[in-house]
This record gives sequence, structure tokens and C-alpha cells, in this order.
Amino acid sequence: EGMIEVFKWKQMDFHNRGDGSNGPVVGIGPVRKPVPSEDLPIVFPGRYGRDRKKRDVITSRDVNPIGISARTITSNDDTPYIAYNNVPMGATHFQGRLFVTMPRRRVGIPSTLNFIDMRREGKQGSSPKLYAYPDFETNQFNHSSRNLVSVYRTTVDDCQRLWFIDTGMLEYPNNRQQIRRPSIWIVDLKTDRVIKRFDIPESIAETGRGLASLTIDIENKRDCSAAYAYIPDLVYRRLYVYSLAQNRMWSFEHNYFNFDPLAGDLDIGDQTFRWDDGIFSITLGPHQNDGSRSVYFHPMASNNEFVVSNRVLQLESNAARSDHGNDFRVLGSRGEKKQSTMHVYDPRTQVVFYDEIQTNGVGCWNTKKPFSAANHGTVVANAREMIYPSDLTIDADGTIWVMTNSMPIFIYSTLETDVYNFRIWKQNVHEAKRNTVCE
Ligand SMILES: O=C1C=C2C[C@@H](C(=O)O)NC2=CC1=O
Repeated sequence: EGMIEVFKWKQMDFHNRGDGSNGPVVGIGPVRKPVPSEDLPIVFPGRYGRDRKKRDVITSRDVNPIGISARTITSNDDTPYIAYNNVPMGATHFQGRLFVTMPRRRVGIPSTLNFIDMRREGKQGSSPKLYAYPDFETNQFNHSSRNLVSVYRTTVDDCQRLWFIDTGMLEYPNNRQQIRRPSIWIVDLKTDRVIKRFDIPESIAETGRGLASLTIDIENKRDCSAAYAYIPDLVYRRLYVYSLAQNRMWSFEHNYFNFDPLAGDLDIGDQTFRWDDGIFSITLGPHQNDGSRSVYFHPMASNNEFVVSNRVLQLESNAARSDHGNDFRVLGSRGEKKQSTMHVYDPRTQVVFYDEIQTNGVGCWNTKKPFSAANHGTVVANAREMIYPSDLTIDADGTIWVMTNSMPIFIYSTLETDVYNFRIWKQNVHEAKRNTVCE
């Protein structure tokens, strides 16, 4: 039971800060230059920027929260590395590389997609520096319209591909700039080559701000082209489906994607605030006899869990329905103060593991038992060291990885730079459920 602390940082640092301050980049040999596929559209910055007339979605977080010190928003945009501004968000492990994302919510972030080389810098309890992925240049949004702008979370599919969404947005406080179309990227982890990039049409998502995660559904590993990506949009409260085979995307709307107004009051890291984040995380159950899978989902500002069949999502014509009948179902409430960012179903234990942001820990539900508050267990709760679990992923070996990043303190107060603000935890799925109701 419990989780094992793997890394901890007071502030994040990079092998290449982009300012030459840390000398020549001691790389692990040149990561192969990604060859973008030919159908990459050229996107001209500014075309989707301020000149668009659409009313922006105004939420509680648009007003600069009281007390935010101006020091974190420097005027000179071209400072490549400002340690304080680097707040990590996502953690995904694959064969000795731990991918860590750094969404660009402030200036001074050298690279938004990174990894830790576990073989060379995996010493437990250390604070390893990050390598840019797939390389430093691809992370320089101001060098080319083909480069990465801002990535929140990543996921690895059954075909050893890394998927993620570039929001295309510089999310600076009170100065959000959509400088590129948001786009879905696929990188082949055997070659580190970008094998696909799909620009999300404006007809689907006006901006990329709410595209903080995605989940990949593959019918069977023998046909890696038959993949669907399910993408929750926490701002516009929609569920997008991208079919790789058809290279098309469609959008579902449903009341269950909305946040619960009675569950928006949060108290995390001594900060009390109100969020209105809608549908946030999607995870897939096992293939059932008819080949279909349950798609579990929840809004972040909510205690409830919902489910829909992947067959419903995979049929584009369903997206246009004004009424979805009983296709989307409510499973119930996990209990009070059980708001969750990311969750993942583990096929080995048939347990769903949740990041829980008010209990500062990880919860669980054994899907073989009825969905009820009583059947939701606690793997760990640690208000001192696990403030704001922002990501939870499970790798091919059945190891759970959790990132905790103190995000509410960064947003509503000021991080202390002499304490450990960011940590990555791990635990084997069987160990994690031991001595809990999820056993
Ligand atoms: O974990 C996340 C939390 C939030 C809050 C909201 C914001 O902009 O403050 N957007 C988020 C995205 C996340 O990934």
C-alpha cells in the first residue's frame, strides 16, 4: 500500500535551459531529428490570435487572483529559463524514459515536452534535470510554426506510440495567446520520429485551452492504424473523438460533461478557491464479449463518475444527435471531497486508480464490485507531500506513476523555493490496492 517517492524537486531544471548557462548539452547521443510527415499544414501565428471575434470563455481563473505577485510575469518574453515558472504537469513512463510535461502557463519555459533518463538519472529521491523531447529545437515555439507550444499530458498506446496534444496556446495570466491551432501529435517511441500531426479544426475547438489529456483506444494491437483518441475538453465541456484511420474528428456534447456546481469549492494546499472544470479524464475498461469497451469519464469539479460504450463514441453520426437517449450513464458518486483530475483503469487488477485533489492522494475502485462510496478505497493520502496530484499513469509493467505539483499554491499564492514542491511517485498496482477495499 501507499506510494513510493521516486523524485522530488524544489524547482525544475533542464540539461538545456536555452540560455547557454549550463554549457554544452551533455546529451545521450543525438535523438534522431523528427521528420514531420508531409501533410503537416503550415499554420501562421496570429491567424487564430486576438483578431478572432469569438467571446472567450470567462471563468473564475481569468481574473488575476488576488495576491499573485507580479514577479512571476516578467515583461521580457525572451528569457529562456525562469526556474520559478516551471511547474510540471504530466508524468508517463515508457521503457526507461519518464516523460514530463511543462505546459507554458508563464514565460521562461525552455521546453514543454521533456523526459528523465531513468537509466542514467533514476536515483531515487534525486532531482534530475530534464531533457527536451523529441529534441530542444522542436520545443522552440518561436522558431517555427511546426514546433511545440504547450503540452499538458501525454499517453503511450499499445503500439509504443506517444500521443499528446499541443494546445497551441501560451497561457499567460490575463494574456492567453492562441498562436497555433491546437494539434494532436503521435511520436513513434522506437524511432523518436513524429509520425503524425493533426490540426484540430476551429469548428471542433475554438481554442486549445481545455485540451489537457487524451486516451487512446486500439481495437487490437495487430492493426495500429485502427486507433481512436478520446479527448475531454474541460473548458468547452465537450468530448472529442479523433479517428486515426479516417483522420477525422467529431465532437459530443452531454450534460454529464458539465461540472457539478455543488462540487466546485476546493480547499487544497491551504488555498480555498472555486473551479469549474468540466470533463477532464477518460479511461477504458476491458474488451467485453462483443468487443466493445466501457469508457469511464468524469468532470474535475465533481464527485461523480460516468460511463459510455466506445461503440457510441466511434460512430461519428452519433455526435450530431440532439439527444443521446440512455447511452451515457451515471455510475454514481465516489463520495464527498472526492474530486479527481486523472484516473486510469488497470486491466491486471480490474481496479480504477484516481488522483484525488482534495484528499491529496490516490483513491481506487475495484470494478468487480458495485460502484458506491463504500467501495472506493484510499491507496494513500498525504496533505504534506502530495499536494495536487496532477497526473496518474500506469506503464506496461503495471507500475502506477503519479505527479504532484502543488499547482493551487502556484496559482493562488507563491511557492516556497526552499521546499520540495514537485514530486513523482510510483507503486505496483497489486501493492497499491493491498489492504484497501479495492483488494
Ligand atoms: O490540472 C489542471 C488544472 C487546471 C485548472 C485550469 C486552469 O487553467 O487553472 N486548467 C487546468 C488544467 C489542468 O490540467
